[in-house]
Amino acid sequence: MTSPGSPPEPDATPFATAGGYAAGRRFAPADHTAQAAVRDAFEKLKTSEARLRRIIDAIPAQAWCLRPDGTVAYLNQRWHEYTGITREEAYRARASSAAASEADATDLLRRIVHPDDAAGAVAKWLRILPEGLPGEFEVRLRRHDGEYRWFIVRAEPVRDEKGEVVQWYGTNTDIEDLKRAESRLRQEEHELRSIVDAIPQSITVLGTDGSTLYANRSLLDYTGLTMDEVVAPGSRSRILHPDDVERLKDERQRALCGDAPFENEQRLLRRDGQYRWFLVRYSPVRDPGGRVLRWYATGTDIHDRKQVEERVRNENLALREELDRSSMLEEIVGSSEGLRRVLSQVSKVAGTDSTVLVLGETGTGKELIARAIHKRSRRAAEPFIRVNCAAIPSSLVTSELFGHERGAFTGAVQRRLGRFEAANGGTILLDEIGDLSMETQVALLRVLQEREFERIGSSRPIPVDVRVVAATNRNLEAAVAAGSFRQELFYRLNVFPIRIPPLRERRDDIPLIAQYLIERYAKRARKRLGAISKRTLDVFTAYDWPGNVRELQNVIERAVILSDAETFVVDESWLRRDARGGLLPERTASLACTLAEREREIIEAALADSRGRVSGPSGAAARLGVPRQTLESKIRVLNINRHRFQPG
Ligand SMILES: Nc1ncnc2c1ncn2[C@@H]1O[C@H](COP(=O)(O)OP(=O)(O)OP(=O)(O)O)[C@@H](O)[C@H]1O
Repeated sequence: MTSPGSPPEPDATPFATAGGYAAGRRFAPADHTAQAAVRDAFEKLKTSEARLRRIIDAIPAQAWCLRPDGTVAYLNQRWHEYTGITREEAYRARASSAAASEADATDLLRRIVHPDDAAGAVAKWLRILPEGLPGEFEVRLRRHDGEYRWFIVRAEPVRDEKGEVVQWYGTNTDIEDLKRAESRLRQEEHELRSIVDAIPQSITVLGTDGSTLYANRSLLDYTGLTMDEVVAPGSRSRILHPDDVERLKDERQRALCGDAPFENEQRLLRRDGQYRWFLVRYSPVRDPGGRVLRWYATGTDIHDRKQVEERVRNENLALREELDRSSMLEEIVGSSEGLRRVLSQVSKVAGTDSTVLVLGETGTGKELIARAIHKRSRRAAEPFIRVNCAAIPSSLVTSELFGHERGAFTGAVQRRLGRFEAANGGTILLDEIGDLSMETQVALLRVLQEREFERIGSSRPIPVDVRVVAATNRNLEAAVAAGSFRQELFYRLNVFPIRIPPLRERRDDIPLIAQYLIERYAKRARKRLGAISKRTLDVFTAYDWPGNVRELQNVIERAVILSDAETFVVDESWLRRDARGGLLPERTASLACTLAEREREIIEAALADSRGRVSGPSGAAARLGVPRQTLESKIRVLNINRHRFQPG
């Protein structure tokens, strides 16, 4: 304890060496010899203490020593030099403390600590002191000239053999330069981040294991995720399209194990639930030794470009389909009474906007008649769109007819126009209408009644101005009676029925059509074929042609290929008579079989090349140059298992 009035002194032996501690205790030596020995030891100790103090004063950090109760025992020279507080002042301050007769470190802290740090530093110190454990904290301390600098204050207790704290040692280390460097770095990092955040592309930083370490504002805004959510494990599968997760998994992992830049296309989930296509480029960041430390991935939105590509692809397919058909369908040949009646009906109905139902056996020319109606109507310059209702899988008929919105169902990554919308202003031919599912019949009925429809995934009605021509080889009345065709729809379609008689009911047309077809195929095969022999004509006219004009067309095509003379010849055994006098289509059937076999071979080869894929730019349909629906229907008819061509 120090008496008020007399300025206190630092402890004579402030350092808790074993000797110092011993010297601080009260001795009652029994005799003078013992007292002299103690005095001697004490003198030595003082000398050693003085040396130690000189060393402590010389070390390039502020050092201090406190008693267990936190009162100041010693402050080194550096401390005094820095604070500008003299030894006398420091100890006078201690003595004049209002709260206690001896000032403690808390008072001194309050005197020299920056006002903004004072409360925190004092609180921290008052926590360290009673715990008796080493501790540290950062504060700004005032220099003698009034400038504040950052210090790290470290305190370490010294204990006696009983474990009691007998002294505190501490140092104040100047970390101002470090702090400045740190703040400069932080500032630079902040600026860099602001730049990266301002880039409109999404940017992520990945570890070499592919985990996300950082994402820029653009990506956070797009996904609606927080930084914590983005860097959490599994965040990738939250935003990546399910179909792309598997597709990209192995490829990405393999590339990340290497060290070359790479890129891929992927769909990422936007905060509003829509997926958009991104081109993501990955670039490695290396250490000076060339080792990959991180990957930078920049994503560019390519969704609109992808959509245009897809549209162009669809349009190409539709155009090719259209081209195939129009080159196939040139003229309506024939002069029979039956055909003349049909053509007269066509010219009467064409100019109206009435719905037409074309009936007739397969291959009689129903599509040809539907096109003739369109060509002679006021809609001739507008599109003619044919939908083969039998070739579209029933699950897709509605989407095919009315289109769908983006995200209407899994895989619907973009909006698709339906056939009705594509035909707007023109004519739509609903071929094989008798094969429509009941569900689609209901939807179709609505369009016919209300002249408007909705895309799948939207409730917005779209008005449509389309002339409907339907065609079927089925007996729709019988289908209505059997309950497989809706009566109301039948009435809606049957406004103006045109029935095309089968070829056997208009045999007069056979020589004309045969001649026309021979010329056409001969020209295509670059052959000069003369007139048909009388015998062949007789056989043709006598035959019943169950496949009608299409069958006649197939027979002629084959015969033209096989003919090498100037005269067109047909192997009569292809067309044989049945018991009732008609010709048996046995060889024709075998021709059909051969053609089917050949078709199967070609389709299977294309499927093998495309690894079982039918659609898409590298799919079998594109390879064969036919619409996807046509190929799918062929695959079904020929009963080809396309899954056996898929890898694995
Ligand atoms: N009168 C005709 N003159 C010339 N070619 C014809 C005639 N009738 C039909 N064809 C040809 O026969 C083939 C079959 O015709 P189309 O496809 O129009 O028949 P379809 O009745 O619609 O057949 P399906 O019921 O199988 O769909 C076509 O190549 C067509 O050009």
